[in-house]
Amino acid sequence: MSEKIDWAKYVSETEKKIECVEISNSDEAEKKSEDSDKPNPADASLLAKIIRKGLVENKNDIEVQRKDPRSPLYSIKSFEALNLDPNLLKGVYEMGFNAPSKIQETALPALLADPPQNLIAQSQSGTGKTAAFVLAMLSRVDVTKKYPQVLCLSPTYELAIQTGEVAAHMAKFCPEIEMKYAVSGEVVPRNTHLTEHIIIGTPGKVLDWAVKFRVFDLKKLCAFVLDEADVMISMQGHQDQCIRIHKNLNAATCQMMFFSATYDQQVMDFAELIVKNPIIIRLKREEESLDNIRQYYVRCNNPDEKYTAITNIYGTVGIGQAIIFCHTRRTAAWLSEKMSKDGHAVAVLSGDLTVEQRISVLDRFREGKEKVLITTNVLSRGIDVEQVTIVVNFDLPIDMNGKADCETYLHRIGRTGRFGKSGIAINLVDSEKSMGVCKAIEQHFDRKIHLLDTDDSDEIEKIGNGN
Ligand SMILES: Nc1ncnc2c1ncn2[C@@H]1O[C@H](COP(=O)(O)OP(=O)(O)OP(=O)(O)O)[C@@H](O)[C@H]1O
Repeated sequence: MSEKIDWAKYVSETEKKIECVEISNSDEAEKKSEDSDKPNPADASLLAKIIRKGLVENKNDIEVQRKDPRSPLYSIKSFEALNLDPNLLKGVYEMGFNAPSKIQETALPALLADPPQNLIAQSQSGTGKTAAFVLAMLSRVDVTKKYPQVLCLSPTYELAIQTGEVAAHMAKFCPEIEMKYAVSGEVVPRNTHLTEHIIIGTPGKVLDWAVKFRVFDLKKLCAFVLDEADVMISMQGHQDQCIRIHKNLNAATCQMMFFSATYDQQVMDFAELIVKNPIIIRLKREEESLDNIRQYYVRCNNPDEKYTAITNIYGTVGIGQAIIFCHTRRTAAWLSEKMSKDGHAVAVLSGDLTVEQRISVLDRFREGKEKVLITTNVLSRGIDVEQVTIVVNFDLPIDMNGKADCETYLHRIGRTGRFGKSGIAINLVDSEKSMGVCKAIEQHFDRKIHLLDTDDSDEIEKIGNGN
């Protein structure tokens, strides 16, 4: 659990700071990334958005953690109930949104209330947060005023563009609403003033435009959105910039909205610093479970024996498709080369690839062009590949201290046993240390991990047939 940060102290120190310190890509940082191929939260979020084919259904209830006792908080079951501008409602329907998602049912009435309500919303990826705040942003614009009234901050260029595309799509029948990206590559001539109504951008660029070049006035904003807050916090320097921007807003006239896909306390603490007197709502995370998953471990003495175990399994189990997780990019590359040489159709997805390359690898794997996807932790969250029936942990997931990383283990295999399908998880252990990690995972989830002898083809046959 990350240590608690004293955000108030952090803010006062930040406000004394002259410039943000950008993290340098030191050799040490480079070496660390090579060792564990840690997923970059911004890439993971962008990848999930781009390949997602629609809402992630979540049956859990909305939890209202805090609300202003004076203001009624109610939920809606249809977009008509929001009294939206008819052209905006038309845009919502044009996007195929027939009814509000779980988080939208409660967030939208609060976001569109009059007087405006400040809101902090936490809801897992894909549950409709972006669509909710974009609708609120578009609803807050007064097109008769020719200056920026709404600002949305995103952690990266790509995520800002993603949000802008949702806004442009939703405002299809509201051509009078004008938007501008404040991202790298966008230039505003000096001594001009922006006339667009909505600015979507990254913190550094927004600060330059508003504070350094004064091309728009933060004090005149009536709505401020901080999106992907969990990603924002993970990027050095972004908190400082967000705090500087927030300091220039007029809290009395500017509605604050804060969205996060994760539930860390650190994110919540940062939120409460930025958003005063908020309504706090959250959609409890859909619990992934190990039900329907049979777990095994295979004792090996070295990577070559692990490889033999995989080929024994692969040759025998009539599996749909398999994902094999390695701890480092190097191991993933080594394994894929060996399997390809032996004639297996394998794909590799690791931190070496750009987001576009990862998407094309995933698309090919979804289409069944490759039967085995070899990857690292870069793929451990948020990616659903339903036809996967077996996950192999070539290396068991461990954290920075070499201890069992149970959450990553769950994310890795928790997806195979979904939608009633049965899944198989096979863990290759090649040392007392990795055996200890396997035992720690077994104890953590209180689910037996059975010994498997991959030389015994009858036993493997049984696994393949779901016995
Ligand atoms: N009410 C709705 N009805 C149908 N589809 C919806 C609805 N709201 C959003 N979607 C679709 O569901 C997908 C996820 O929505 P959205 O991007 O708003 O979720 P999110 O919670 O912001 O995800 P992330 O946290 O990854 O940004 C998108 O494809 C979006 O078009």
